[in-house]
Amino acid sequence: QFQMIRHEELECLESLGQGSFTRVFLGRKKGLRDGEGYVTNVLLKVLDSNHKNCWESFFEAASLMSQISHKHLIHVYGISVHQSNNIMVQEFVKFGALDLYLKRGHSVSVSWKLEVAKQLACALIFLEEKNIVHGNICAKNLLLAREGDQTSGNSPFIKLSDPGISLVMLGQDVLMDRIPWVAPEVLEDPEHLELDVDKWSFGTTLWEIFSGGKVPLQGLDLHQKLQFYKKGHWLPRPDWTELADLICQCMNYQPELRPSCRTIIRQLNGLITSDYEILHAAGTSLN
Ligand SMILES: N#Cc1ccc(Nc2nc(N)cc(-n3cnc(CCO)c3)n2)cc1
Repeated sequence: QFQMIRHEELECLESLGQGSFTRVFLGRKKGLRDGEGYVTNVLLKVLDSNHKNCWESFFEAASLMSQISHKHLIHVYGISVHQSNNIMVQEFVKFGALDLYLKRGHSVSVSWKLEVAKQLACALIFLEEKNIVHGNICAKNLLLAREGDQTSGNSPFIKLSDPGISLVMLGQDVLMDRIPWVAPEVLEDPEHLELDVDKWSFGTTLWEIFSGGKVPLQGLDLHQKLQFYKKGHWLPRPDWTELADLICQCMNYQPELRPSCRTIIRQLNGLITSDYEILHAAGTSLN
């Protein structure tokens, strides 16, 4: 279900970061297109050699993303297995991970943030319709293909990355470290993932987008993170009431009470036309 890529076609360049049990590198992929040789930039996701036991899960994630295609899902070219290297080759997305983009202090408008949230919700609707649980929705896994800017007014464009190693394989410590992105019920039973887990993570990602890339619960150790869930706590509410309400609805400790993706889209559209957005839009164009 996906292409096997020969290691001779790949060139690994600088490291761009890391995920759970993986490292990501900028790479080049040589190929032939109607007889013409060409080279493209690619993203190489390499499974850590000390987690080789996760290779099935690693490639399952690659396989999932290569079997479905959607404009807001990352494109996976294929995999390359050579000596002890397990590599997923995916499209290189120009502006990288959204969490870093927001941390770098790019001042983005409220409508920019809402557009990104809407695109993520569209990707979730697509996955929900295929009854596919992603399991790792977060700003770090949202890649910015187009910046969009105030002047030309064209909007940003994001692509959701693959989920990586499945939650089942990650072990309790990694799951606890993923608080507050991982839904509370996952810590109880990581084997039975329902679609609702992605709605919880959507709420956390919404919080990230509107908090300028701040890391939620930064500085808390695993025990304190676990207590956060045990006590049914919520993240600090943004001052925009309707947004805060949507985040809290998504981050409902009772999975069945979380809104459907369609309801999420409807509420996002409501935010777009709300006075807060208009006021803020006016604010940015005034200064
Ligand atoms: N400066 C800079 C810069 C860095 C990276 C990219 N591009 C890109 N494309 C992808 N497909 C995936 C990622 N990526 C980055 N971190 C992760 C780990 C979390 O998934 C994945 N980055 C573009 C510009």
